[in-house]
Amino acid sequence: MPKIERERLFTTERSGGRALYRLHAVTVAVGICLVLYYRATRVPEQGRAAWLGMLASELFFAAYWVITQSVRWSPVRHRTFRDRLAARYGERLPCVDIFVCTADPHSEPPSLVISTVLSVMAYNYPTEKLSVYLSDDGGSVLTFYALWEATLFAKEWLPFCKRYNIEPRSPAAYFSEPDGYQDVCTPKELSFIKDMYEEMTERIDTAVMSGKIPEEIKANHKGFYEWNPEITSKNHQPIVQILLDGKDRNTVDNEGNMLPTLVYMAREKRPQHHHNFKAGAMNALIRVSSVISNSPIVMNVDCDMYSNNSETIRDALCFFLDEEMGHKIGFVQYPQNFNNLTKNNIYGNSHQVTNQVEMGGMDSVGGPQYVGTGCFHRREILCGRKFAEDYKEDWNGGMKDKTQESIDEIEEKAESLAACMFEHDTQWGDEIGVKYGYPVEDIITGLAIHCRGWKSVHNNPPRPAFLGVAPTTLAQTILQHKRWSEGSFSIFLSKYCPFLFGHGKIKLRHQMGYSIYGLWAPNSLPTLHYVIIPSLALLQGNPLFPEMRSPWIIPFIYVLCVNNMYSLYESLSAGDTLKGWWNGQRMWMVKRITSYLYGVIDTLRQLLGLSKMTFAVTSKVSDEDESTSYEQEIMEFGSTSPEYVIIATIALLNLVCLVGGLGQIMTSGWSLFNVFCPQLILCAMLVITNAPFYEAMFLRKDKGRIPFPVTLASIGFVTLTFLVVWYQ
Ligand SMILES: O=c1ccn([C@@H]2O[C@H](COP(=O)(O)OP(=O)(O)O[C@H]3O[C@H](CO)[C@@H](O)[C@H](O)[C@H]3O)[C@@H](O)[C@H]2O)c(=O)[nH]1
Ligand SMILES: [Mn+2]
Repeated sequence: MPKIERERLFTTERSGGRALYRLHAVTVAVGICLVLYYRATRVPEQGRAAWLGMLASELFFAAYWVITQSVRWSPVRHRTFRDRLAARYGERLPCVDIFVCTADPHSEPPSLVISTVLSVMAYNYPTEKLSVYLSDDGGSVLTFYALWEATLFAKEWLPFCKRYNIEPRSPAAYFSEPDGYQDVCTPKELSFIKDMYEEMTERIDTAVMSGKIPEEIKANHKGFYEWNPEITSKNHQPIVQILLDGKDRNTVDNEGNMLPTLVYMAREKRPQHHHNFKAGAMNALIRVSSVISNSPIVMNVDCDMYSNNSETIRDALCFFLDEEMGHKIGFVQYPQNFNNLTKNNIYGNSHQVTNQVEMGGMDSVGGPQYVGTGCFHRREILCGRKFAEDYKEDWNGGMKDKTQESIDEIEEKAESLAACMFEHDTQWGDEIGVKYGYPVEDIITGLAIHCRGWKSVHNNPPRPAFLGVAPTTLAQTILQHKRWSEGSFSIFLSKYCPFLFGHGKIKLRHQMGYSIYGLWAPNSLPTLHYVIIPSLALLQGNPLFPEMRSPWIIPFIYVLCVNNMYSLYESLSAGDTLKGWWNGQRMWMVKRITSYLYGVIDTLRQLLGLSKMTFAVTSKVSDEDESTSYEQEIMEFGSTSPEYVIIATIALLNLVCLVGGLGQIMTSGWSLFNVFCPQLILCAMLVITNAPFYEAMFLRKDKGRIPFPVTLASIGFVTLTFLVVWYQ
């Protein structure tokens, strides 16, 4: 056997710095035990309830801390060898289907969507093996029109990308790079392609703005006639249009090279049928693609997540085609990276620690979660297949073994698979496909795959494989985390709870890893206790911590300091800035007292049958004022939402308690200082963290300040709280 056959297509390395980490973890664990021991044995007569609340909160934090350590013990990272893949397989590679999901032409502009579509069409991969599907849950002719425009532009764009080997291959991203792209070709060529792109975008944006497609354009494609004036996004027939047919020899670009298959799909929507949001779209895509290309590998991205590296398919195949481990791997997940982050990460959306530490850690205990985008699956596992040691994938399956049906016949068949009634009385959404019933369809689907015996891989190459749009306002961030925390918590409370469902099927540490997200939401209650009660108790003269001179204060301070120092170290080594870490800590608190609180409330309401599951799509556009303050890293409020009232009330409460507490101590001397110092420190830390909120309430004059009614409401709530506390 030649040597090359024995070489692995990827390697797995343990991340460094383990000894330091383990030392820190063991000492913090001892510290936590001492803290809990102190709390449990010193319950006072006066202020018993507050003390017991502290005990309960600290117990929760301690348990949650243990859970978060499950993935930190031994994270791994991978390296792939695309040269070995090329040497071994050449172009004899499997067919790949790519799914792009969009839901609403107004929060997800069609010009952005097609840039993502173009970027994945332009992968460095044999085009006859590539099929791209766009699912449009908005059922909008505007999106269809944009995709039709993209087919024309692709005929110039794809050869341009390949001739000059450019990156990234999303035209929107490429032309917005500040520099670097000017030199790749002659200025004439560049201005030709750039103008063509800009004109196309302008036509699309104009159409979106007016909501209409010019009549003369409609004559160009039969697909436009699917839309009539009665059609709405919530009520329409299934639409499948094969815009580029990879099996047709005439589907070529302007240089005569084959183009990939490109399909538009809007599954049927009827008001009386529940459509199950993105999970429903994914399942329709799985079925529709099965009659068109049926590739053994399926990759899916959200419409804002363009491909940032044209080698990613080959990169992912290094895992699936590896002789030693490949047959165990069900999916390969790339991290969610974003191209619109600001330097200091004002809304804490960089996710670098999650990507590098937590996902890498999940990888070492059985595999990362499926996070809904940037993920390559075997088609078979999405369709419910269990892992078996002797399972052999048919890598030659797909495209070419389809019969010679006409396009119309195929489209008709595909449409019947995208009809509302199709899933009736079937296992779709349960045993087959992406699971229904939870706003984080991705997490639960991935968990089920792991429980069927498959492993997954987290691949985080130095050049990000995908880049998406992170929320650029506080409101959007809070909304996104509400959906995530609620979704994960409702899974935790369901029969899919990782500890029950995963019992005996996946490792305990893997179950714990899943629970990091499942327990996000309940974190809100102890956090609320911790940010309110000690401060109020300070004002009331009710001590909740050991005195400064007591040796028992040492474990409290140790746990606080070392935990924060380690979190800072993690954040900095993942590439965040110091200020970015600090902003992240603030957002962590804000999310806990708003998003996660709402997550708990909504999950409970659903359990009691009082409300239904929703999926609020995050907007990928922001108005000019919002963009400016985002770039300047100024927090944007602007609207009078109840979340802001919570934030403002807690901020104000802490400020008053700090001032009042300091006043009392100064008037009654140092003995009090000794007793209340820990509470003063806690309260002062909260006030420092909340600084931008005071500014937004009292100092700022711009549109993004906290609106006066919110400030007024928070003053009202704080006054009320003090009255209650006083007259108790
Ligand atoms: O009814 C729907 C609702 C949403 N989407 C699509 O789902 C994707 C994700 O929606 P978005 O509003 O961007 O949510 P995010 O919070 O950014 O999404 C993250 O979290 C989701 C689960 O909550 C996962 O599905 C996503 O892949 C993951 O990126 C977008 O492409 C939407 O077009 C649909 O296709 N149909
Ligand atoms: Mn998104």
